[in-house]
Amino acid sequence: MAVEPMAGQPAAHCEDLVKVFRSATGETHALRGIGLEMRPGSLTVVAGPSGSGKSSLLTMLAARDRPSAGTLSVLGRDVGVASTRDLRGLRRRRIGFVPQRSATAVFPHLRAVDQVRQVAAWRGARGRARAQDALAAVGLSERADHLPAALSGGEQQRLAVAIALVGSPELVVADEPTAELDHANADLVLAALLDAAAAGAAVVISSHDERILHRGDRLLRLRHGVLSSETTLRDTTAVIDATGRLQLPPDLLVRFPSRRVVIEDDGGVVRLRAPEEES
Ligand SMILES: Nc1ncnc2c1ncn2[C@@H]1O[C@H](COP(=O)(O)OP(=O)(O)OP(=O)(O)O)[C@@H](O)[C@H]1O
Repeated sequence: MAVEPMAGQPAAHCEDLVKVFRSATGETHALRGIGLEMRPGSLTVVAGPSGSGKSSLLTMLAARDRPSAGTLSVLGRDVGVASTRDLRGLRRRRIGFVPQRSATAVFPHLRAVDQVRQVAAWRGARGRARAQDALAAVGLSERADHLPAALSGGEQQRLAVAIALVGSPELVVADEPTAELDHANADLVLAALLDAAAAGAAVVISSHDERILHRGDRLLRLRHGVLSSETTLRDTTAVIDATGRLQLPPDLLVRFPSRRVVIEDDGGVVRLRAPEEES
């Protein structure tokens, strides 16, 4: 099911965003003035060295922490001033979040399928079939009836991704969601995140994985708490996953309303056209 974000509105937006952590030993300026927009229907990758502020930024974009200064708006709420209760409701129903320590996102006492179902219900999407689909998308069908303690670290990470994506939340924030995965499973998780973006969600992930950095719509690089570069990507490239599925950017996808494609191979250039178009 495609999500229906607020027309024309960014899912998240910040200006001069600052995060300062204070402790007995002093202050850490994790973010020093970030300005960006998260648009529905796109996947943004945030990269940067360890300690550059990726987790701090993603945690705030997921409305799980408040800015020290600057403005942050998430799904129409001003995160600096919104009530705790309001933000909790937003997080539960409209934001999918995979924390860096993904094991903390799973409920230890519920079988995989039951916890995906529970989160789906919070988002107004009921039914075992939907939970099974979410698990299948990350290759966990065979583990549906297991408790988290019986899952490997990588399987728990994929379960956390299934929980984040089920019920089509408008905003999906995933902090290094492929960190514990081999190439095949990382591709599966990335394909699921790209599918969510193609269905209309605003998706942001952080990654250190060179294979993943260039596979979103946009790559943001952080350095010492500031954005050091922003590269727009998928406007000229599309992604082919390990099974041969081609992921078109949303603006091209609309040109294939029947979701069927004629492939013309003239030996040099491969062309794709909708079957209803003249060759
Ligand atoms: N809760 C906290 N209390 C104090 N300092 C913190 C806290 N969280 C993060 N920091 C500090 O803020 C800075 C940015 O940390 P952050 O976790 O955002 O970086 P990161 O780019 O995600 O790093 P990594 O790639 O290692 O996960 C670091 O110097 C870190 O030590």
